[in-house]
Amino acid sequence: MNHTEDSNETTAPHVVKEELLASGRWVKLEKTTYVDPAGSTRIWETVRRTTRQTNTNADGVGIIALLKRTLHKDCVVMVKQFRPPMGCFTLEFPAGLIDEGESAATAALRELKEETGYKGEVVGVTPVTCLDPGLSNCTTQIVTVNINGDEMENINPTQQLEFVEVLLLPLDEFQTKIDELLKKEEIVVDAKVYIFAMGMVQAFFKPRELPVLKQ
Ligand SMILES: Nc1nc(=O)[nH]c2c1ncn2[C@H]1C[C@H](O)[C@@H](COP(=O)(O)OP(=O)(O)O)O1
Repeated sequence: MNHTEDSNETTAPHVVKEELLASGRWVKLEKTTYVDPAGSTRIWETVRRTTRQTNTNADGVGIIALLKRTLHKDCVVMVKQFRPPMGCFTLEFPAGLIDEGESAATAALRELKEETGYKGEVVGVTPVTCLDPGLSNCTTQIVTVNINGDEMENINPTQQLEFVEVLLLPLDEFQTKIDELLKKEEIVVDAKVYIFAMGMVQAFFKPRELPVLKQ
């Protein structure tokens, strides 16, 4: 439906065309021509990964891995690594790109093993979620994984990535431990991680309080 000045008609916003501005091995920059909800034709600068597989709408997976061990608090398995685009270390959930033919669950177990050495069991997979939709069409599926830390192969896990540091943060103190780390080190925390931490505080300590209604 087209927009006209003297009618109340609206236009379903849509993309008209994509033109390549620059391309590298991992990402490309496109000029997106689109029609906005008012019917005006506009331009957006869009970043896309070049690596998305044909069998999925997700570029990658993020893994919320819970390490369960006898006589220990349940811990969230986290990774700290230097991220070139940020120019600093970041605190993230283990994550990675989905390879050809992989499901989100398979990719998650492979990436978890590579980055942390742990062997886990998938307990949930989210729908495809966007990461930074004002910049990029990058998407991820969050996969929740339980790790039996009492199993032989999970007692001294051996990771395959030299430059990734594995951190175990207790679930019931997740936000506090992150805040302590941020005070101590020059490190940036991934938004997904911090929002999960805020949700855990809500769930553990104020399950009946609705944060949106607080004055
Ligand atoms: N945007 C990127 N630029 C690069 O120069 N290299 C990149 C980009 N994105 C991914 N990669 C490379 C780095 C790794 O060698 C592989 C696989 O990364 P993966 O482990 O799947 O994902 P992350 O842990 O999130 O980097 O891709």
